[in-house]
Amino acid sequence: MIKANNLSKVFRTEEIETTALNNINLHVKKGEFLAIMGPSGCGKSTLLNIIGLLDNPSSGTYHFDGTSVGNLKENNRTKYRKGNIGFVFQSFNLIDELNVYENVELPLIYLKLSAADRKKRIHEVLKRMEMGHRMKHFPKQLSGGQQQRVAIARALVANAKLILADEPTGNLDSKNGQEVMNLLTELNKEGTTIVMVTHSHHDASFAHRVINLFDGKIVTENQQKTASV
Ligand SMILES: Nc1ncnc2c1ncn2[C@@H]1O[C@H](COP(=O)(O)OP(=O)(O)OP(=O)(O)O)[C@@H](O)[C@H]1O
Repeated sequence: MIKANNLSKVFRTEEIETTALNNINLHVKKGEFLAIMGPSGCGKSTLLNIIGLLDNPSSGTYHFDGTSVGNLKENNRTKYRKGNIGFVFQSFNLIDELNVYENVELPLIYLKLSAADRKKRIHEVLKRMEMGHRMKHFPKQLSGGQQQRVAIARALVANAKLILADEPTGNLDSKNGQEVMNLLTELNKEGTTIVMVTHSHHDASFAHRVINLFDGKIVTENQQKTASV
């Protein structure tokens, strides 16, 4: 599903040049659950942003499902991203002014689905996330674990093939963190490919494979389990 070859990213400001990624080669199979680890500043978020089509690499190639997507202009990146990739962030990133239903509805509005289709999908996914009874609540009225379940619902509602999770349990206590990891594992077993950045060895233990970045390079790679799909 993901084929990135010789991927580099250099950030240039007037005074300094930072090589955030240095010749990364990364292939992720459909159905795989990959964890990315490494110290602060090693390039994890930069890599996730490129995989998630939020940014382009400075050099190298990136193919998503066989399509070359490493050099797309921003509007085409957005278009490609919306139907394929869902994001889950440490800080949930829900919109405070919108209720649960409306937050989950956003990707579907972008995809121009009819109101009836949107309603059906939103009800299904919120029920699945055990948040069906909280549709009218606003994010601030929910616990952290509930907010993350809504964020996962929003990532899933447009039938994303790939979920990118950036420290998904970073703001949760261990019980809610465990629930989120169980949920991601279940979704992965059902076929969703997952790439997760984490500092937690416990969270990484749920993945099939762990790569460690250091100074923009992949330094170690451990296969832990075999992907079931
Ligand atoms: N927009 C930017 N402009 C300039 N430098 C940047 C930019 N984004 C990231 N960097 C630099 O690139 C390097 C990698 O950053 P990145 O955010 O990918 O690290 P990270 O591994 O995700 O760190 P953390 O675990 O602290 O979130 C860092 O040295 C950072 O300062």
